Amino acid sequence: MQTLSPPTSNALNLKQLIRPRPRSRPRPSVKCVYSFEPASTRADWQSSCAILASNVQQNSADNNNHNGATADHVAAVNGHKASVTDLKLVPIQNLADSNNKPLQPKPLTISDLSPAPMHGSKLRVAYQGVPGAYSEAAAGKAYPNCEAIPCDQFEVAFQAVELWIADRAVLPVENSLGGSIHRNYDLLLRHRLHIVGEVQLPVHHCLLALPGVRKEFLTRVISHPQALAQCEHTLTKLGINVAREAVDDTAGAAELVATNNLRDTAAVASARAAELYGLNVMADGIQDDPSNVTRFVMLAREPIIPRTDRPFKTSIVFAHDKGTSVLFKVLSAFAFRNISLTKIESRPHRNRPIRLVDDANVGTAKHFEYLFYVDFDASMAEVRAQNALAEVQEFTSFLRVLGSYPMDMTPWTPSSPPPSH
Ligand SMILES: O=C(O)C(=O)C[C@]1(C(=O)O)C=C[C@@H](O)C=C1
Repeated sequence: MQTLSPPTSNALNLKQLIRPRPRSRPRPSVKCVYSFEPASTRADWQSSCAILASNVQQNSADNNNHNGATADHVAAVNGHKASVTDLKLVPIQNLADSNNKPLQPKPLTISDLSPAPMHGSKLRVAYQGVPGAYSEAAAGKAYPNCEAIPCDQFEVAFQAVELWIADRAVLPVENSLGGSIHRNYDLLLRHRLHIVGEVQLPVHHCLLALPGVRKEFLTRVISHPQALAQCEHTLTKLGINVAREAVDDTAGAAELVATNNLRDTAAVASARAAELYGLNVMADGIQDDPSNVTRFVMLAREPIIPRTDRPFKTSIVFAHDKGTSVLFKVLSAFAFRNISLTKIESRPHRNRPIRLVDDANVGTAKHFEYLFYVDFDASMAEVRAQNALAEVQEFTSFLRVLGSYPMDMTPWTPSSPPPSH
């Protein structure tokens, strides 16, 4: 059995985030940060965005004051059941200058509200994987000319944004063949980032191996589990009935084959990965469907202000004490307003996974509890969407808006025609 040496990747990992790398430019300091205390039960998401933006106190001019406080410590109001008038601003950290004299918050300037990065000209975008991964291409599609920052796990990409190491993260949530990337649904809830956009990337897989390697030499194919799932039938049709092994990302698989000089292993990855790691393309377009697409979400520390002048999508997550029994009622809030749902996903409710219902005569029913993630085809700037959410709130014990953002309306590329039915 051959021992594989890990690829010499520069991807960010969790250890580095605990003690972040030295930064080329210091992060902006914050004079005073606030948390929101929701007091009522009526949500007003749109106004909350405005309040959230207007309370981000940051002073990029004073870079000498490094006490670790940053504007993203402002608690995200999105998801709390609160109206703007009921929000109490509570100073959670009053900072002092070197003589211990309290510093007053500075008034907001227009640059505080600008989406431009604070540290240089390029937006820094975290993605999971190594160069050549589809996620890197998605980051480039979402933010052309960005500096893409490789991270070794999805969790690290979330934290890179939260810790201001990156400005945005671009992460996959679903693929047209492989389905949902559940880990990212769970992380969306655990973290406080906002969805500010989406990109749909056509995914065109290749079978890569070292130059000179033939099909008959192969004893295994390695890749990201989603990529292996997307090529399963084609690999079998090509007569490649060898072991499949999952690794962290497609380009990482290509790097592994190259670094370890593996002549018995092929990787499923992009043509760009073949170029980057010096591999040969043994087969091209091996995804089981030519229109294979992965949908990625763009994540930021602050939400964007929703608009109505172009197609918007809104993503929410909710739960109910009575579980699935109210699902129909919740969804009817959208149906009655002619709002189409574009996606629904359920995940285990990790805080309360089981609900017991005792029946003295027959025993105890053990119901699994779920969180429901729903994407719908409307902007939170639309009254019908606000009314729908107000109604959803009546039926749910927990509701959070993950983001209201422009839909990816990129024209379909002729190289990958839509499937004909
Ligand atoms: O491994 C990569 O290249 C990725 O970007 C990850 C990923 C995924 O997580 O689904 C992204 C797109 C493809 O669907 C296959 C893999």
